[in-house]
Amino acid sequence: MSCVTALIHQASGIRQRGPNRVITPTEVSFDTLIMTIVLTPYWSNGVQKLKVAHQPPAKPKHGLTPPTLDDETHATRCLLQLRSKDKNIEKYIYLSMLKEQDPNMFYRLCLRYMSEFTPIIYTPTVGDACLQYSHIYRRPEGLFISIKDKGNIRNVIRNWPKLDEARISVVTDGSRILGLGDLGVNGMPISIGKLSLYIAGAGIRPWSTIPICLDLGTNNQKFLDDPLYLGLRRKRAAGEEMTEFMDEFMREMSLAFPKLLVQFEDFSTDAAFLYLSRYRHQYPVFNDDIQGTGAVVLSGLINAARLSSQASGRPITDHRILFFGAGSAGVGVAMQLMSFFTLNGLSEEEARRRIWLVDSGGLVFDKRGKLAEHKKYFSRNDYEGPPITDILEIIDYVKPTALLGLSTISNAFTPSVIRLMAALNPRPIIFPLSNPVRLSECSFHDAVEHTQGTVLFASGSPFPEEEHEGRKMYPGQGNNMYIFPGLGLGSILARATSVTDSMVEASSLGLAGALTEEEHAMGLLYPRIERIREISAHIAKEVVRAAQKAGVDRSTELRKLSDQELLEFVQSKMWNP
Ligand SMILES: NC(=O)C1=CN([C@@H]2O[C@H](COP(=O)(O)OP(=O)(O)OC[C@H]3O[C@@H](n4cnc5c(N)ncnc54)[C@H](OP(=O)(O)O)[C@@H]3O)[C@@H](O)[C@H]2O)C=CC1
Ligand SMILES: CC(=O)C(=O)O
Ligand SMILES: [Mg+2]
Repeated sequence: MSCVTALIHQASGIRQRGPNRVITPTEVSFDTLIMTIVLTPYWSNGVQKLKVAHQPPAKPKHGLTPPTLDDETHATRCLLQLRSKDKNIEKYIYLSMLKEQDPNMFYRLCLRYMSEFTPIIYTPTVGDACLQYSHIYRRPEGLFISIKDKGNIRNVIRNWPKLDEARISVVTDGSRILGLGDLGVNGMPISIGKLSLYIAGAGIRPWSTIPICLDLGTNNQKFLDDPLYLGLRRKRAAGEEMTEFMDEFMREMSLAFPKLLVQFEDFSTDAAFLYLSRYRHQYPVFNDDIQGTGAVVLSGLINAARLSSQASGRPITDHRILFFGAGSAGVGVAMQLMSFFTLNGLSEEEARRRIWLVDSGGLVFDKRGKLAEHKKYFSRNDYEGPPITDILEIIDYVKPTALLGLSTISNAFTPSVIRLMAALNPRPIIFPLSNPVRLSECSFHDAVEHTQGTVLFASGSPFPEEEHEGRKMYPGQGNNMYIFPGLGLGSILARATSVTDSMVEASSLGLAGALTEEEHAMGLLYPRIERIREISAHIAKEVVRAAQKAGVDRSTELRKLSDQELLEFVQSKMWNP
């Protein structure tokens, strides 16, 4: 069992008997359950039809379009229409309609203007779309499966129109959407947004994607009280009830879609660790918040450590990493770092000593008292003092070289915090990674200003560039959107039976190594997002190789290809608008 796998099992709090543990789903009586099909392809009132294929409509007959409508001018027209909207949520709605009516145009523009489009279709605007989903909802776009479907999930899933085509599903239960908390069924835009990035970023065929929102209820009282709320009006199912539901869901998904990869997204921390650990050896599945975030942050840290070592001479394995936030993302990143450190020569204990966690109770240490399962492994046993909750005191005690924010606490990295990091390090690494942008632990502007331009910076949501003493400085976007398209594409092409830790690590190292000379010269930590296709192809190739090494690939014919041939094969499989 690899280091990360062992940590995930431990964090989930369930005791595994071995990697191929058989899950026995609890039998559910059909009779006792109310069968509710939340979404069917053809609605009974005949008004709304689910359009899944995203395939281009047949060319309209002569006379049914204006005489001089040509593609290029129309692209400009669409862009101008988009830019004419004042509010980002209006831009989101416009693009959502464009995607439905003219998917080729949507994806063509998306690829061409990636850095303009991602903040709209993804974080931060997708956060607003989720908050307002029940109000801005216009048409079905994905699969809703509710706790009331327990016992009948097979039939709901089989309503999906393109069973044979399905390759990737992003599944959320809406319980922790970005840093916005429990949004219930309003979490659907997250699955939709991530899949749009799969299509744009990795060339997954649009009709091979299934956005899914599991409606297990919500504990968000504001939504429960909202007459327009689209989900079930009940408190969240948890514990055994949820696990029975999840077992049935995963089993039926694998039966209905034999070639499907599942990406778990934005489950609350306990559920995230539990279900990743429970299914990862049984089905091709990964958790984006734990593993995708782990991979993307490791990649940024590798490049940041390389730049900081020019000033400090410190190798990456000597860094001291302070995590502000110890949830699924924080601990996911800590696990990935831990694994990287051990592969690079540190003993397990030495690697663990490089990591400090802070949660809402302050520094996480053994003597503090009862800790959640997922925090125990990284809890410090070498701190004997009283609890420390003040971040400045914690930094003063730990003396970190890198400060990572995954806390959802807006502006937690105050000017004093940033200045202290700069006083401790010639090139402080400061990554405020919480999403959406208004929950970021600090802005790029503050980080540059209070470190006198020495900061090595990456954030979860995008910030504009800054100028410091005549020098242009570029913020990195440490977001799993750099990882999941390539990781997913590689897993699909390899037809991997599971997503191994080595595949996730390959995606991280693939990304770290993808910077061009020009990007190195600009001091970037991540490649420019406009190169996402090129990067995803490179990552996918590395992921296929890792799947082959781990022996989980079913497309064994790809083993014969040289690296160049494999890269060309990956590129040839990418859908182009
Ligand atoms: N950039 C990226 O690619 C990604 C970013 N994220 C972002 O990371 C954030 C966290 O996600 P996730 O880990 O799943 O969420 P969780 O809610 O599981 O974790 C939040 C963590 O922050 C801690 N925290 C809360 N308040 C404070 C405080 N005042 N001081 C210190 N710590 C505090 C919590 O403590 P406690 O445990 O005590 O409750 C918890 O450990 C979200 O904003 C999410 O959008 C997530 C995935 C990817
Ligand atoms: C980026 C992401 O997955 C999150 O913020 O949850
Ligand atoms: Mg997420």
